[in-house]
Amino acid sequence: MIEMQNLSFGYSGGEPLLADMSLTLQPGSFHFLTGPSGSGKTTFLRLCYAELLPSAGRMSAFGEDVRGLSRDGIAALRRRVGVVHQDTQFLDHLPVAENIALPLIVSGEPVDMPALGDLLSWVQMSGQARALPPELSGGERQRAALARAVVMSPDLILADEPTGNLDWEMSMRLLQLLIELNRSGKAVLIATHDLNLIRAAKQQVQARVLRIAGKRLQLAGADL
Ligand SMILES: Nc1ncnc2c1ncn2[C@@H]1O[C@H](COP(=O)(O)OP(=O)(O)OP(=O)(O)O)[C@@H](O)[C@H]1O
Repeated sequence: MIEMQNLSFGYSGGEPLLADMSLTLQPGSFHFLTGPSGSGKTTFLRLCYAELLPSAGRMSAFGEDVRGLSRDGIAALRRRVGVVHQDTQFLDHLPVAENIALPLIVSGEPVDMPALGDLLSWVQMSGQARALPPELSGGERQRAALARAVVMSPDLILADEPTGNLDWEMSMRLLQLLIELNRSGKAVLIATHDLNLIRAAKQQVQARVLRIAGKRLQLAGADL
């Protein structure tokens, strides 16, 4: 679904931050992305959903070269990729349920209320449907962010340090939701520093671990 060939990227035409990366993300795959702070993990994710375009090399998403995509093409791509950001922003004056439904509303699609109810229940947020985002705990925010990322039924879920500020129990709950999504056929890519999270996931799914080191993408060893 995502294919990179010798991809390089540098901000504002400067020195490449990421260089000569090649990777194929298959449907239904599960990947972690690790690397030191500032190595380019968030940047890599932004390339995956075409918020940034490669400075050199090729990248295709769902069979289309991202450089040739029109605005509509980019919008169609983004519909197939759900993103959980490091610091998820919500519209604070809108209740949680509306925030989760926002991608549907913005793209003019009907909101199926029973399906939205099921999604809230899946992330164990039914009781907070009418709450405002500032009233949520960190774990609730991240579960709402995940619900919003999957409300359009994407094929690929990208999560940027989704458990960064969460305690272990809450991290495991979030991981479980991501594993369930993967088991339902979706590809998942999680950027994280947390090796314990990776170890926990590897007990349940076949996850590959990618690492950004010295600007390059490497496949990390099996023993974490
Ligand atoms: N919009 C931008 N313009 C210029 N430089 C940027 C921009 N965004 C990020 N950078 C720089 O690119 C480098 C990589 O940033 P990025 O956020 O991708 O790293 P990261 O591996 O996700 O870091 P962390 O683990 O700390 O979140 C950093 O040096 C950062 O300052």
